Amino acid sequence: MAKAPVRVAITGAAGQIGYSLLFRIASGEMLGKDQPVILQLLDLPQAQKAVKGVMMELEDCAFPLLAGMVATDDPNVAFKDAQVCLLVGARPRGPGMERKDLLTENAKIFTVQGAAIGQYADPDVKVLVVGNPCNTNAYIAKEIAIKFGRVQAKNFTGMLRLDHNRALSQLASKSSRDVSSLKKLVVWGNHSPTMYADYREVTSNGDNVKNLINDEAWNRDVFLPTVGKRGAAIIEARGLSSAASAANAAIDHIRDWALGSNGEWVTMGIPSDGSYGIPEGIIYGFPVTTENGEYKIVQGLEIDEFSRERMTHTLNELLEERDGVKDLLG
Ligand SMILES: NC(=O)c1ccc[n+]([C@@H]2O[C@H](COP(=O)([O-])OP(=O)(O)OC[C@H]3O[C@@H](n4cnc5c(N)ncnc54)[C@H](O)[C@@H]3O)[C@@H](O)[C@H]2O)c1
Ligand SMILES: O=C(O)C[C@H](O)C(=O)O
Repeated sequence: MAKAPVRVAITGAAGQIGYSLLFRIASGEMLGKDQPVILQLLDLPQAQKAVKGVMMELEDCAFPLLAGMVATDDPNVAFKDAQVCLLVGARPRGPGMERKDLLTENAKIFTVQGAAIGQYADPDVKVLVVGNPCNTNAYIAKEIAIKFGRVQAKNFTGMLRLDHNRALSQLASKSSRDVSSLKKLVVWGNHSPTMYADYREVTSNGDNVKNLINDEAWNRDVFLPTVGKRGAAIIEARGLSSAASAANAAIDHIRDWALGSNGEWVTMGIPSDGSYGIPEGIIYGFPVTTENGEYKIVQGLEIDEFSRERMTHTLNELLEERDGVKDLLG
């Protein structure tokens, strides 16, 4: 018997990430090739015409799994009964800006959307925040949503998967190993240049990749800055922020969360439970494994002095961002 459709809400549906994301979701790349979906598309009133155009193109693909579409400028409609919410809609940064410079402008979006999710989404909803600064926006949405008592903090996540994928690619190239052979990467912390891409545990066909590369200066002076500043490098090259790779990471994140990571580690920005000394509630990149629609933090990793210093640096930035939005949280 055919599965019941899953309701997927996507904000910023008329934007550039939206345009890379929607067609892949409708083709089954996110929730499975046997899983019908209903797309609930939110964008601003002035973008509704463009959303309609995207919907026309979705229709023209005749996707067998596309069981319905809704376009709206009302978050309460967009998030109604949603089982997956991709919060993409927000202003992107331009050249010379840091992601946290967007906080004042974008934060309010996530108070409104957090309230709508808290009241109207499915109680088991999986929320991924992509709009920047995504960790703190996810924190805002979570804090507001849980006040309504229907959804839990664990339902809210931020996107570190693009950083994870970027780091994998850099490591594959440096070690001359296939990207698919690399296991056990972690990107700790904030989706910002302070993030700590940690490959101390990474293996490739049983070999430790850190030992294979054996170049601490490369780690510090090339790898970490390249991964941390990749978003800015793309803005510089394209004149626009990353879109297809961001959409790809969003699909990877939700697919693994919903369908399981088969024991592999993936990085998700999740509300801390206090693990590794990260204060509870902060949305922080952790290594997780996923099974049956739940994620679990990989425990017991050794944190050496260099790692602790990096993890604290990115945490401090998140604490500052949190302090900057406390007035919005009432
Ligand atoms: N976390 C990540 O790894 C990552 C990667 C790439 C981009 N981003 C972020 O994703 C966001 C979107 O990027 P983009 O390139 O698609 O931008 P874009 O400007 O092309 O599209 C944004 C869309 O959001 C809509 N929007 C704005 N406010 C909205 C609201 N309140 N409700 C619903 N829709 C709203 C706009 O009308 C527009 O259609 C940016 O904040 C960008 O920085 C994050
Ligand atoms: O860097 C940006 O502003 C966009 C995005 O967060 C990215 O990492 O590419």
